[in-house]
Amino acid sequence: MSGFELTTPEPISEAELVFEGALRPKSLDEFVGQAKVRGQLQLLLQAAGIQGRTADHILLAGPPGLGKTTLAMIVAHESDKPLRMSSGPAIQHAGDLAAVLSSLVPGEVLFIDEIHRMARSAEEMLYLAMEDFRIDIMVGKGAGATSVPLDLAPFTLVGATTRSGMLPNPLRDRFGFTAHLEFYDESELEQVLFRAARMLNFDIDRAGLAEIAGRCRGTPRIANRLLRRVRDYVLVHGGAADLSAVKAALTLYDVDELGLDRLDRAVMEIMLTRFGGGPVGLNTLAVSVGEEAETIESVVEPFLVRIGLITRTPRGRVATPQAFAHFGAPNPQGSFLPGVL
Ligand SMILES: Nc1ncnc2c1ncn2[C@@H]1O[C@H](COP(=O)(O)OP(=O)(O)OP(=O)(O)O)[C@@H](O)[C@H]1O
Repeated sequence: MSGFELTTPEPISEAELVFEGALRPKSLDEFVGQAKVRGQLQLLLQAAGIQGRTADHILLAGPPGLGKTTLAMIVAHESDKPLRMSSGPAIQHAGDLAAVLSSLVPGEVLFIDEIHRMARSAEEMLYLAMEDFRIDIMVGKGAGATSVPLDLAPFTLVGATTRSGMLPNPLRDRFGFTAHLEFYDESELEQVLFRAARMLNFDIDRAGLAEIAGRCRGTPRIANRLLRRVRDYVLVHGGAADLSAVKAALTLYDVDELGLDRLDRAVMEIMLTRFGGGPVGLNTLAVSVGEEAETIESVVEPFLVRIGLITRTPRGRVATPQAFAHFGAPNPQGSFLPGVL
């Protein structure tokens, strides 16, 4: 397995999904970090509980692996209601959505992951469903077609997206609350890791946990994955699970001190060498590294911006002086930020 796969924020195997399931916090109290979002969700769920109604629809936005699915499960758990899971790519026709919506029980929480990838016709059906708990079903074809209204049980929609900018306004406006999930800071990631190590019965010291926390791209899913690789390393090589074991394991898997993976490094190297630090347009960058523009925009770029290696300007992406320093590349603009100053 390469460092790229290790630090990719998406789940990479069936086994990992099972492992993730076991580690998922079950309640808002157990959920580490995202203090603001937790407080906002708590209020929303409590108010709905007091009034005995279903909670407003919730949109969870942010890069992969930060806990959107976990939060959807928590919403259902805290409301004491069942959870139905679906995803945008699985809803390619309005009929797919109608089948799901018409079988919901009162109060059910419907989670639609990657909601920005749902078919347009289904999206339009969802507007009415979210607002009035009703859909119109078309019966027949051509001139004889009629629309038959169908009442739905009240439900709470939890939508998740890595690209909230791609959601049409009418859909975005129908969510009562949008939570923007942020990358986690190192002390929060240490708590995530501490909890996971305890659940795995893995006796690793604090310095080791802190090192993993600094190399996991601010992402709990990656933190848990790196922890498993360190556990493998100690299992095979023996000795204590400490800082030096963590460093050796992560060096073996090619995860650098900043947690950059192969794709991050490819993007940075192209920006620094071929484009002299930029500005470079998103599509040019994507073509240069042979990746989808969507992956660069929703996975690579947010992290590189967050750790201060690139900035976004109206003219394109620009490498910062820290980026030149980190990669040891000569900066053609001296200490100035091209395109910014
Ligand atoms: N705040 C948290 N506290 C503890 N563990 C967390 C937290 N957030 C996420 N995790 C863990 O990280 C893993 C990934 O979380 P989750 O699947 O919810 O992410 P996601 O944002 O839905 O990602 P994707 O959009 O790629 O599905 C899970 O194993 C979960 O247990």
